[in-house]
Amino acid sequence: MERKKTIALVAHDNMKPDLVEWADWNRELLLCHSLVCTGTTGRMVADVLIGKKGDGKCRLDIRLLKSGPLGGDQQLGAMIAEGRIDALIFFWDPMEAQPHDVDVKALLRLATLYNVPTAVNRSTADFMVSSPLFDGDYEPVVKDYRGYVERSLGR
Ligand SMILES: O=C(CO)COP(=O)(O)O
Repeated sequence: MERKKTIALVAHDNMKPDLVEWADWNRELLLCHSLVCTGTTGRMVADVLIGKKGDGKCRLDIRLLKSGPLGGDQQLGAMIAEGRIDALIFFWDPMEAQPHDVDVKALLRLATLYNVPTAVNRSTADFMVSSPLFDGDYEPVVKDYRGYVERSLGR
């Protein structure tokens, strides 16, 4: 493994069992990176990763943000805008509207805008962490938005 990455893990309530199972399955890998999670997801992920012994090479490094509906998605979005997130694994619920749908949309929008590798279900999460690019020094290219920032507003 090259650089330690910062991986964001988030799941809506109906998807939390999936994410927790996935995290447990990938525990050795996750333990060797920094994790950032929305509050409730993070508590569940921490429980499962602490609960069993790893191979002892790495220790759990996890940061819990606020719960998603209480601002956690927005905190994560801000971290993405600041270039502090290397990958986002977000098992969002396709079957249930969320009270904070606008925050969910904003988070996914920023992840797309900043070209952050994003997995939205177990298969893409599996593809992401098993990709040879995941272990390398891959740096996603972020579009040059200078044209937008410096646009003329007729003043
Ligand atoms: O709501 C979420 C993502 O939109 C997740 O928040 P929690 O992990 O706090 O449940």
